[in-house]
Amino acid sequence: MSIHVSNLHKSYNGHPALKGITFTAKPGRITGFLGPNGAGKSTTMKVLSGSISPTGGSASVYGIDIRQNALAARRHLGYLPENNPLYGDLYVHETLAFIAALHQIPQKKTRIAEVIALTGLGPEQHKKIDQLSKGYRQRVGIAQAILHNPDVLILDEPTSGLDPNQLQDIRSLIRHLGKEKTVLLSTHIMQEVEAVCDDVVIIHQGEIIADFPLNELSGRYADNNLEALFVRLTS
Ligand SMILES: Nc1ncnc2c1ncn2[C@@H]1O[C@H](COP(=O)(O)OP(=O)(O)OP(=O)(O)O)[C@@H](O)[C@H]1O
Repeated sequence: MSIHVSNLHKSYNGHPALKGITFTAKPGRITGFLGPNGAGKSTTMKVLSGSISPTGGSASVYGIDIRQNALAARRHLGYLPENNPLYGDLYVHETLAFIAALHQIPQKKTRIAEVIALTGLGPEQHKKIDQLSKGYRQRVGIAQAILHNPDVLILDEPTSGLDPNQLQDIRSLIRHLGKEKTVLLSTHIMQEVEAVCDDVVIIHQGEIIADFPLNELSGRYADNNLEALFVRLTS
């Protein structure tokens, strides 16, 4: 089931950050959510995750309205926030056990072991979060987001600051997850979008300015590639 956003508005102290955006992210597809700095990507993702309230409009996750039934919507949602906030003093295992308890995951040891294997955290699983490299912290962030096996995943810049090897690993993990789940992914890296995304939504100054399947780019636009289109539409 999808993410559906309809005429969504969000203002901060009277300043509009989202000006009535509408888009859908579909199951079994990875939707790249692109836009320049300050365009409204994180704001949209925070609203969808229930971290902040919208000023107007509606949104649903897995068919559940996030304003009417926030808790039920959250059960189907995994969220990796920008900057991936984690408790530095906790061990990787403790972090995941804590999240498993929050979600009341049955057979939590088995599920944690599964997710550690899936995210390649095995070699680092006995370290504290503060002792991890950025790439491994990102893996923990993704692990905590997928622990309850949600149908919908929202990943806010999941690969920012990773080295090329880590990039490859995390991208292939995201591709793997995207085969079954609805994934909304924000990034500034156009190569990443071309490598992992099926659909593209571009937001600029709080408005959606493009929304298309990536394989239709050349049919719809005269630009040679995604980067050229992005620059033309947002500068
Ligand atoms: N807590 C806040 N209080 C006031 N204004 C905010 C707050 N958070 C975001 N904004 C403003 O809302 C607008 C959208 O910001 P947002 O963080 O959603 O953009 P973004 O597309 O995620 O940017 P980036 O690519 O830089 O992460 C910006 O003008 C930003 O300054």
